[in-house]
Amino acid sequence: MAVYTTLPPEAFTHVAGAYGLGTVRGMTPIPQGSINTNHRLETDAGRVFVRHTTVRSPDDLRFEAALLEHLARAHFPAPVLLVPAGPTPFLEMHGGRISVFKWLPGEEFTRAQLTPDVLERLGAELGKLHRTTQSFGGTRDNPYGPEVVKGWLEGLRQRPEPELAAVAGELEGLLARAEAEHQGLEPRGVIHADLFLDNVKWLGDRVGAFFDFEMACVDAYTRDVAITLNAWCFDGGYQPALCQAFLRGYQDARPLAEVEKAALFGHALYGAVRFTTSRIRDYHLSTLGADKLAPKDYRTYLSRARALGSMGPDGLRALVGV
Ligand SMILES: Nc1ncnc2c1ncn2[C@@H]1O[C@H](COP(=O)(O)OP(=O)(O)OP(=O)(O)O)[C@@H](O)[C@H]1O
Ligand SMILES: N[C@@H](CCO)C(=O)O
Repeated sequence: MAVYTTLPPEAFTHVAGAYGLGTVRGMTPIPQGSINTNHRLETDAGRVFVRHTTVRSPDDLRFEAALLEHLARAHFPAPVLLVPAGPTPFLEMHGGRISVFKWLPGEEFTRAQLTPDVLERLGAELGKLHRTTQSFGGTRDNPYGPEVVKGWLEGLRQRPEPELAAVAGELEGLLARAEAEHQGLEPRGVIHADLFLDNVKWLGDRVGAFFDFEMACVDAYTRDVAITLNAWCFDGGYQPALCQAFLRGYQDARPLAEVEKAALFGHALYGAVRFTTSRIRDYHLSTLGADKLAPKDYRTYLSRARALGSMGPDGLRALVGV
């Protein structure tokens, strides 16, 4: 969520105290995001990002904290998690858990700013992330794997709105097709799993940081490649120059094995179905106003799923040049 939980001013004073940030000088709710309640906090010690989650468990947050520490040690550009006094890297508060991050400098790109050069840099950084986390020992199953998405779709098929029930039926068919494309043993490791335009800060034309690692988990690397390809390289249709630049950059850092190239289609189709479905649940069916949630349209993701369904595995490989 964006602003799901109303936190009183005292909550922020308490957070500032627990993290040694001094006096709170200002607080602004952030309507972007779909899962958590996010705020920007101005303090004596500077600006920080405060996330309140009712969704993530203590184990999830410990995994995220250990991963961010590993990335920091490896000098991979990612958020710096601040740690409060006490035994946990978060605070239990207001029916959920608070995490505090240093404010990240930089800008998020809009779709109009995307060029092959940008995509090549993004791909190279994602390949670097996958290489960097090979030496990370933490583990977490994908919280939004195909079984979970199937459950969501079963629920949506029961909805009273005929349009949603029909879309759910169509997505169930596409998800089954994605699963039938399973290629056997693929290299696995820690993936970001949600690398959209609003989860990367840029400093000029360089990646400043990947952030929002709360969906990071252990899964096939190609799943991350496919999710990122879907997010960045589709604008009314898949853009061949962007797709090819992204794969070129990725493979400069981490070449794909043949089994991964063959698996790309199944992961891309799964990813398109997964995000169409979560957008219906988190945005389309949300009752929050625009001041509390910046909605994202599920239809743009349905278009990706349909485009993939039409082009098939060979079509995708030809399009992205692998
Ligand atoms: N450390 C940070 N510094 C500066 N801005 C941040 C930071 N973390 C997040 N943001 C800003 O807050 C927005 C929402 O954050 P985030 O993406 O983590 O939310 P979320 O609720 O996890 O949602 P989603 O998973 O849907 O992206 C981001 O798009 C970004 O603009
Ligand atoms: N990045 C997701 C939201 C968080 O899962 C989307 O754009 O639909």
